[in-house]
Amino acid sequence: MTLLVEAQHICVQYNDHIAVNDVTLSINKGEIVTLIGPNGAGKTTLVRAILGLTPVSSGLLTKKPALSIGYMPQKLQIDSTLPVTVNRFLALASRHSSNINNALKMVGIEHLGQKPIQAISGGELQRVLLARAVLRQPELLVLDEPAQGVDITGQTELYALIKQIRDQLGCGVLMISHDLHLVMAATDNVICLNQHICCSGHPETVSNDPAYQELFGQTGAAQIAVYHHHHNHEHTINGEVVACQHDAPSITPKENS
Ligand SMILES: Nc1ncnc2c1ncn2[C@@H]1O[C@H](COP(=O)(O)OP(=O)(O)OP(=O)(O)O)[C@@H](O)[C@H]1O
Repeated sequence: MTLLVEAQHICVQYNDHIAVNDVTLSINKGEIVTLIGPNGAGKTTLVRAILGLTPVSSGLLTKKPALSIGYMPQKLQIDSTLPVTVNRFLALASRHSSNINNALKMVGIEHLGQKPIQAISGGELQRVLLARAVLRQPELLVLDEPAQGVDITGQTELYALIKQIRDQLGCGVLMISHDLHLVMAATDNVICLNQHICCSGHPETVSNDPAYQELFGQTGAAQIAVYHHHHNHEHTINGEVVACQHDAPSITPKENS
């Protein structure tokens, strides 16, 4: 097993706000790790820290030497006054047309190469962004809410596609998602983040856990962006953990949760 990324007790702070607190995780080659958590939980911050875009305040973050990373951001601003085809858009990231053709084929949209990017659907745009992330056949694929704005059928297909790309490239995948029920089938390890890691585990263990089913499975909470779940602790406004009497741990509690 090749270790791609290892974070040990990392914290990320914006001025006096601790966005990511004492997070320890690892991502191996061929493994899909999914970060879930409520809005503002620090998921994007953690991903940006792993990408080296946001500095880590403390802790140790190590990456495989010369690790190649493909990144699919949560949002992309495209200037509507500058019409650009899908091929041209991808050419901004790679000059090699064979890479572009392979990437378009890999994500199943080779027919869209000549289409103006402003004229494609939301689901197609997500695939274009995914194609851009896989252009250079990265060792690690980082996807920030890849199924955002995609309808439910499209989401299932997109997660299946991500799994297929992992199999094809043999890369590791770190993904942020709110689509818990859909992501379950397409992930090896789920990490529930709320500044710190509240719970984590293999999706099968997690999804068979009655507490998990009660929290996420039956309510359709997975389909909405903001969800609630119970912890054996609460957070202060600064993210500090305070004890709480009434809640049982939800998934696999960490020692410090
Ligand atoms: N550049 C920044 N400067 C100051 N605070 C920031 C910055 N970026 C994020 N934050 C704050 O850090 C916290 C975590 O934000 P982050 O975007 O990482 O959360 P998230 O889990 O990705 O949220 P969402 O699900 O809404 O995308 C939030 O309180 C946010 O306001």
